[in-house]
Amino acid sequence: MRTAYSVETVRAAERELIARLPEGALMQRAAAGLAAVCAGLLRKVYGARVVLLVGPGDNGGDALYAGARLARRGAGVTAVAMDPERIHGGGLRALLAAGGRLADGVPARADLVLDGLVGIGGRGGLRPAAAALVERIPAGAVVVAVDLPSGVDADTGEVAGAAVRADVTVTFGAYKPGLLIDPGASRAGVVRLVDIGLSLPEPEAEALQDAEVAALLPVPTASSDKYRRGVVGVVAGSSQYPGAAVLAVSGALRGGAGAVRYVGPAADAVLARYPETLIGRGRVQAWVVGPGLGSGRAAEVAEVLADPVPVLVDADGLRGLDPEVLRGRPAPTLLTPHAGEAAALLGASRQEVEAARLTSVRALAVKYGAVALLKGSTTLVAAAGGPVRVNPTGTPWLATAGSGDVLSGLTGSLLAAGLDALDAASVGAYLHGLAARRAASGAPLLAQHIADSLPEAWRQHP
Ligand SMILES: NC(=O)C1=CN([C@@H]2O[C@H](COP(=O)(O)OP(=O)(O)OC[C@H]3O[C@@H](n4cnc5c(N)ncnc54)[C@H](O)[C@@H]3O)[C@@H](O)[C@H]2O)[C@@H](O)CC1
Ligand SMILES: Nc1ncnc2c1ncn2[C@@H]1O[C@H](COP(=O)(O)OP(=O)(O)O)[C@@H](O)[C@H]1O
Ligand SMILES: [K+]
Repeated sequence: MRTAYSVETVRAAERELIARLPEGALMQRAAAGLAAVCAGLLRKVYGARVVLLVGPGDNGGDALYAGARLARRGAGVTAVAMDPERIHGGGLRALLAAGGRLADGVPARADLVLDGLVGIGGRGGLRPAAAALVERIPAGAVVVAVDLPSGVDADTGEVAGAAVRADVTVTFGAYKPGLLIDPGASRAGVVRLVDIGLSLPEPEAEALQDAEVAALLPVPTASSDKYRRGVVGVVAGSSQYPGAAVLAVSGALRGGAGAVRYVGPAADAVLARYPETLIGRGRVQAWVVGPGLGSGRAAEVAEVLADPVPVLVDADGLRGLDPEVLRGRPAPTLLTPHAGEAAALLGASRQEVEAARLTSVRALAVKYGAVALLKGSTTLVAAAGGPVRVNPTGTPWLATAGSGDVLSGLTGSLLAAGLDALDAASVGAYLHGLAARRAASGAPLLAQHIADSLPEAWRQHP
């Protein structure tokens, strides 16, 4: 599991460690790790042109000490301070003693730029003095962010105004949620973790890795039959949107349930494409309700919610949901909104949800007593309490009509196969993202091709 910790948690762990170590030892660990990554990126350190953008706090200190290490190995290192009056004294002395220099402006050329403007002490968008330095980063230089890209909120991934766009981020002690969640994640490039010896409690966010997904996938055994593997019911589609029913069923058939039951007005379209589908009501181990329902179908949604089995509610099924009804359900509910639907569920604007995705997904889980999966460029999954799951797979090509229908069918199928709602949602998003990458591979994607690529994504995890 890749885990991420809030600033508060990291600071507490740092305080505990600092108390036990000689002064400055932690910063030296950070700087040594940072310099080693930079040296690897440069290949030849001797003669390389390195520029340090140095802020007024310890993040700038890290950059200066790492710069000193590179200067000792023959790099030409130039530091530019955001505020020359407030520069890390020890770091600056180390750099100058190693042959580096302090300049007034950003040099026009550089092989590597170290962004040490702000780290976990950053608040809000970059101030003008910092933003002005970021604007002058020479084109063609490899940009390495120290701890996190300056301008990205460490706890939430929010970016207010200017922010550094790094090729590599070298982060210390622990991943911060902002490195896993967009828009911050897309500013971080490749993230490298340097161990500085922190002991950490429960994380605020986590991302499943391949091996964990593999262990969660439902696999039939000798004693399995189609009912024991689980039946998933799909209530989807309308005369206006029959395709949503077909796509939801396409995902459900590939999610590990033993059978898929379809209920709704698009049975002919579903059967024409998937003759494997059972038609009409009957016992199921989980329901998916909502894709392509259109309006005026609240009674069917209510009927599904009254069945005491896990229910995934998506798309039109999310309209006008009553938190009290969901909280009163004896079985788990999983909500899978995109930002617009989440906004309606929370009584907020779409912009507010997009700007604060972590807070929004947590708020949904708490308000509705459900597991919430917030779709988007990084899909997040939250249960009330516990770390938020961040989905590490996917591609922007997923932003295509019908891809969410495939996800809801797939995830409902995993629910029916016996995964709990948090795992079903995280594994569903993971496989969906992998399948989409395979299906797209650099070209526009049809939602049905995500479903077609699901078996391959699944096989990647034997
Ligand atoms: N505490 C520790 O033991 C360690 C800290 N380390 C480094 O220290 C960093 C944290 O250092 P600090 O607490 O000094 O904080 P930072 O260096 O991250 O930032 C604080 C400074 O930046 C300014 N600032 C805040 N928001 C700004 C904005 N939006 N625009 C421009 N300037 C802004 C503040 O006025 C303050 O002077 C970590 O990110 C990491 O790089 C590492 O050396 C590892 C050990
Ligand atoms: N920019 C993006 N990058 C990656 N994935 C995205 C992006 N935009 C949307 N997605 C994904 O695409 C899917 C879209 O689902 P949804 O909005 O429900 O579409 P639809 O209702 O047309 O099926 C979700 O899985 C979502 O996470
Ligand atoms: K930084």
